Amino acid sequence: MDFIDLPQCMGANGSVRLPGSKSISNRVLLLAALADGETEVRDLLSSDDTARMLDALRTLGVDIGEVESAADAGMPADGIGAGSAAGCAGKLLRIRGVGGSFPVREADLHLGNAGTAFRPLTAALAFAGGNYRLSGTPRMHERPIGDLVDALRQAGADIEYLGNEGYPPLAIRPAKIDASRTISVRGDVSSQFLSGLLMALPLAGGGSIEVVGELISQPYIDITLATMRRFGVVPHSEGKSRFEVPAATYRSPGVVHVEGDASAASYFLALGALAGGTVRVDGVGSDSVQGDVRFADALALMGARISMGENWIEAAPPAAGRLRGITLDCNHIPDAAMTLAPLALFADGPTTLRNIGSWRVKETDRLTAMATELRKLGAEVEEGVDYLQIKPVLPGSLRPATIDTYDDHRMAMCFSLAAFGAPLRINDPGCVAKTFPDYFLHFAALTQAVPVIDIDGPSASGKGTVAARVAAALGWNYLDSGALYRLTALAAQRAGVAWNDEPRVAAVAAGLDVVFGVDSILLAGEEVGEAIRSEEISSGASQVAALPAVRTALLFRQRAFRRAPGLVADGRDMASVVFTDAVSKVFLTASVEARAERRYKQLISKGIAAKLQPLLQEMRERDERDRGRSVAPLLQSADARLLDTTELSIEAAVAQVLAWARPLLPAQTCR
Ligand SMILES: Nc1ncnc2c1ncn2[C@@H]1O[C@H](COP(=O)(O)OP(=O)(O)O)[C@@H](O)[C@H]1O
Ligand SMILES: Nc1ccn([C@H]2C[C@H](O)[C@@H](COP(=O)(O)OP(=O)(O)O)O2)c(=O)n1
Repeated sequence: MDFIDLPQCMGANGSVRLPGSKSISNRVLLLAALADGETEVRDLLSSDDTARMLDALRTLGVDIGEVESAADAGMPADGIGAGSAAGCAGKLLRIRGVGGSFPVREADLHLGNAGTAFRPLTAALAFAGGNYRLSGTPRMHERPIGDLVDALRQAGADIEYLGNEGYPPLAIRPAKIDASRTISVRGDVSSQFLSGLLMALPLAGGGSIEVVGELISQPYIDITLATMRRFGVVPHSEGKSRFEVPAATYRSPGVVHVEGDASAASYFLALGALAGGTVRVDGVGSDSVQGDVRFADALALMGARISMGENWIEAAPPAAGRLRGITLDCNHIPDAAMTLAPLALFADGPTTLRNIGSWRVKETDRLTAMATELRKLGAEVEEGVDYLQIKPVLPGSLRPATIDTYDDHRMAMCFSLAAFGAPLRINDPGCVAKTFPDYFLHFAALTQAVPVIDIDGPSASGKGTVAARVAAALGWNYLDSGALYRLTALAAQRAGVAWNDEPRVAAVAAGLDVVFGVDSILLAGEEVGEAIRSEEISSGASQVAALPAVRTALLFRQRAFRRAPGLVADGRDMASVVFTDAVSKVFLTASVEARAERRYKQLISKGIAAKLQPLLQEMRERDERDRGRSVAPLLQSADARLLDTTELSIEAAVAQVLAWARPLLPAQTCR
């Protein structure tokens, strides 16, 4: 399983240019493909969802060419929505429209998990006069489409379910539309059904649509209507319950700009509200056609400071105190509302997100997924049929956790915000490619991670002593990573597992039940601070540390120590593997004779019997093993500074480490 480890974050600042809106991108692609004339589409989102739509349109015989990047083209153009003028440097395509009907009359279309491709294509192909099969991922086959198929069948469509009744995959056969009938469509499951019908009807001879039940996600209908208008077709609507769609052929407007993705903006605005500085998004603003820009109102309700121009939005934290917990009907911002859930962890009271039943039929059952993963962090969450209530956590009490993302891009992006409370591991972060392939790069660029000082070096060079004192001087946390290898060796011994049995030792490492106290280490509830320091366990630790699976199993456990305001970490591979982005890296060493003598004195002072010569011999062997192993060998990193303590006192070594680090530390982390 791929993963990304996010350090705990302390601040956020800066600006980001948003990728093109997914909803607008796929609507524009479909209408440009169906229109008369050639359309140049600028700033199109490059993502899995748009790739699925493009593949399908090409399969249907549409001629689509990729041109140079939009940033280089430099031509003025009208846009759909406010982001147009900003020109987010996205993809530029030239689409030769088919003038009403697709030339390919027989095709198998694989649409992945892209609802924004599946639903409108089902509607557009229902009266296209061909034989088509539409399928997707297993999850797509669990997402209901019965209401759309029912509506299309009322108008005369011939559509068959190839799997379960009411769900993809589908077979579509040639059919003539009965334009005299009013088509009824449910509005309360997915607005994409209505959007699909609206876009398909002009080409099928026009008609009337009646919406049954409350129309959810209305703003997405506004995007559909705006896109249709841009391509020359203007449906007439009475409120949001009845639409008259004329018979017409779409006409290319020449050039179309896709505005930035307002749902993607929500993560960055939440960053600003939580931990700014100020965070600015470019590409959406007050002129946007996307309903999710109203996420900014929800942030304002929580006390964040919001400013907005036609084409940009900025968010900063409340002038004083924490964000406020809120109760909100989220019908108007179904996608962006997800972002409020992790944010609610950091509010001053409970937050209730209402009217979010549609979350259950998205990329995953987002209501259950969100509740399950928030609970892993230690949050108290109440999951209702169509609401979530999230209680805030006390500052510093969020638990580091491994978050599953359910092949849902928004789960991955939402949970990045929880890194403000604790270090996190996010599984399958690549799922963000659905709408925002570079998300985590932007996240890292905008956020400030809790700083780390790495101290690596051989046994008895003084790492532990120096690291603990540096941590105390700064008021930071301290990680003795060697203790985790020692604990693994001890726990394996107690479980009767041989130190060279890699899979079983790795399982022991993954399941270590350990609690680090100020002056204590509890393994399965028993104090083992002394036991892990014995020479036998030292030797065992060095053996288990050479096993790659054990190192992998202990990686996130070590990273979970990176908590505010900072961390001093000692070990062998802090600089090269565990905390490669440390603000300061030190390689501490001393001659092997000096180190053996220190260890000898240390043991004697604790009343443990020891002999110098065997200790020296054992230390040489251990150095050799630690240096010679294939994974994370004991080496000075190229970017680490060497500190030889053979002739240095402990105090002088501590002073030197602090003198190197202090100028590099963020001001608020120093004392
Ligand atoms: N610069 C130093 N000079 C003399 N003794 C030292 C120095 N640094 C550490 N020691 C002593 O050496 C022993 C081993 O140090 P420790 O911090 O446990 O090393 P490590 O963590 O590198 O194995 C301790 O008793 C410690 O007090
Ligand atoms: N980050 C680390 C820390 C320790 N190890 C190995 C190296 C040693 O053989 C054992 C025990 O480490 P520890 O730092 O406690 O040992 P010393 O006190 O330096 O003798 O674990 C490692 O491989 N990687």
